[in-house]
Amino acid sequence: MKIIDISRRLENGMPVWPGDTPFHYEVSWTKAESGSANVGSLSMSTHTGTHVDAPFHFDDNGKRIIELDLDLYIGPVRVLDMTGKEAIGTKDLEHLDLEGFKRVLFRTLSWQNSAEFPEKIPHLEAALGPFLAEKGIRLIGVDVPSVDPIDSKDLDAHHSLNNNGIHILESVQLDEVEPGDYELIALPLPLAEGDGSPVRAILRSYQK
Ligand SMILES: N[C@@H](CC(=O)c1ccccc1NC=O)C(=O)O
Ligand SMILES: [Zn+2]
Ligand SMILES: [Zn+2]
Repeated sequence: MKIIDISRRLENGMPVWPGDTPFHYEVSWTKAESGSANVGSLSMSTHTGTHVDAPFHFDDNGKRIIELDLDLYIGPVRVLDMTGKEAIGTKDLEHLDLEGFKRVLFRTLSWQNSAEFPEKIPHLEAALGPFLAEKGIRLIGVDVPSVDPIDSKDLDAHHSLNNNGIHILESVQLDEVEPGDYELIALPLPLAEGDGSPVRAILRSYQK
């Protein structure tokens, strides 16, 4: 089976959410110093690169990363073409067949320059929460840093999805991915208190 890596590369200098902690990796204890091994250390926001949100990100009483059901982050996924849209709403989905799928990824291809943080992104309309839940969807993924507009403070789409039992995967990289059906694997780290977690997200294709 073919593996497509849909994770964004984590490296120093990479773009992060405006005002958020920069990504930093360094060898903090060199082989020369320790006498045996290079040992690195890492500092980053939990929302940098390809990551999942825990409900605690936008709800003080919401679940933490460790409490998320791993089952949702592994399994069949349908990648949907959403190119050219400023916002994604029920009108963009009502003609689509999602039968049998618990997971969907929206491929907007709107984040063109991955060296810079996007100023404007297509967002999800809050009506998608109940609509997608009705169709049996439990996980949605987007190829942009948020399901809400960058300048949103009320995070309507995050709340609507969460209130309808739908989990959120953000900043996947879908440039090389054809719309269609795959197996998704995107497991969060076992962060006991996390509000979000980086993931290594891959698609496995059923075709050769
Ligand atoms: N919703 C975005 C992140 C987000 O909202 C955010 C990330 C870092 C610092 C501030 C943020 N929101 C501020 O209004 C996300 O889930 O990744
Ligand atoms: Zn996030
Ligand atoms: Zn989010």
